[in-house]
Amino acid sequence: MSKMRPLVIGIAGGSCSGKTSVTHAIYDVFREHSVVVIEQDYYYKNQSHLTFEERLKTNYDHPLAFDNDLLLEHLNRLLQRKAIDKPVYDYVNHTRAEEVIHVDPKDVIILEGILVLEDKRLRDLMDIKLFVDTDSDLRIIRRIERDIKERGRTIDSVIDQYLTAVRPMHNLFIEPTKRYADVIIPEGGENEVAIDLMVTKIKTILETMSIV
Ligand SMILES: Nc1ncnc2c1ncn2[C@@H]1O[C@H](COP(=O)(O)OP(=O)(O)O)[C@@H](O)[C@H]1O
Ligand SMILES: O=c1ccn([C@@H]2O[C@H](COP(=O)(O)O)[C@@H](O)[C@H]2O)c(=O)[nH]1
Repeated sequence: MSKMRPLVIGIAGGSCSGKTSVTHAIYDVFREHSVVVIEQDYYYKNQSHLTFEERLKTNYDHPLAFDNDLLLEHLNRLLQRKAIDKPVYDYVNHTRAEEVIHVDPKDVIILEGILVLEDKRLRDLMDIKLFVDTDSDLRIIRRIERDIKERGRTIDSVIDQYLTAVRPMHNLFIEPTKRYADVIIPEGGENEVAIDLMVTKIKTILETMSIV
């Protein structure tokens, strides 16, 4: 492991745009070279003091839903080559899980999440900023499938949340952060050309850091 400052890559984009798919595609190439993924979702505020019904009223697409102070503290620790205990988020119960994941410092940090480009403090830590750009009709179709299969939701609750929070917050807070991106990746994980270009760029940076 190098003693240089780790490389920080931020990957933003709307819900179900393909952020996780792009993250995994990049992670798979660099896993041999020490890379860690930090999901902004895992830093949703702890809501264990609220009832389940109260948690359903939270706007999960607003910047204030996230504990970015803790996220920043953890990123700064990783940048100082110190380990962190990363929280885990339980989407079914809408709160932080009991367990944490111990994460050792790595040469490359990938930070992914809907609003990672919204907070200037996070942006300022990033060496490369990406925005995954996928049409909203595709994103809602993916979200309906995913939230019903994986997050214990009904079709009515997914549609209601989409119309009252996901869509308006996307337009207000997520879409405008596209302007901060160095690269906009259309269609996410299926965009092999964009991912190859990013991989080449990251390799070049790591070479200059004498990591690969
Ligand atoms: N190009 C694609 N075509 C079809 N389904 C996709 C595609 N990319 C992602 N998905 C699906 O959409 C859902 C969200 O993708 P994901 O990469 O997790 O997006 P995000 O992290 O932005 O929410 C997942 O169920 C994934 O399998
Ligand atoms: O308790 C929760 C926490 C989050 N959400 C929704 O998750 C998405 C962000 O995750 P993606 O993987 O980027 O889709 C966000 O739009 C929240 O609405 C939730 O429903 N419940």
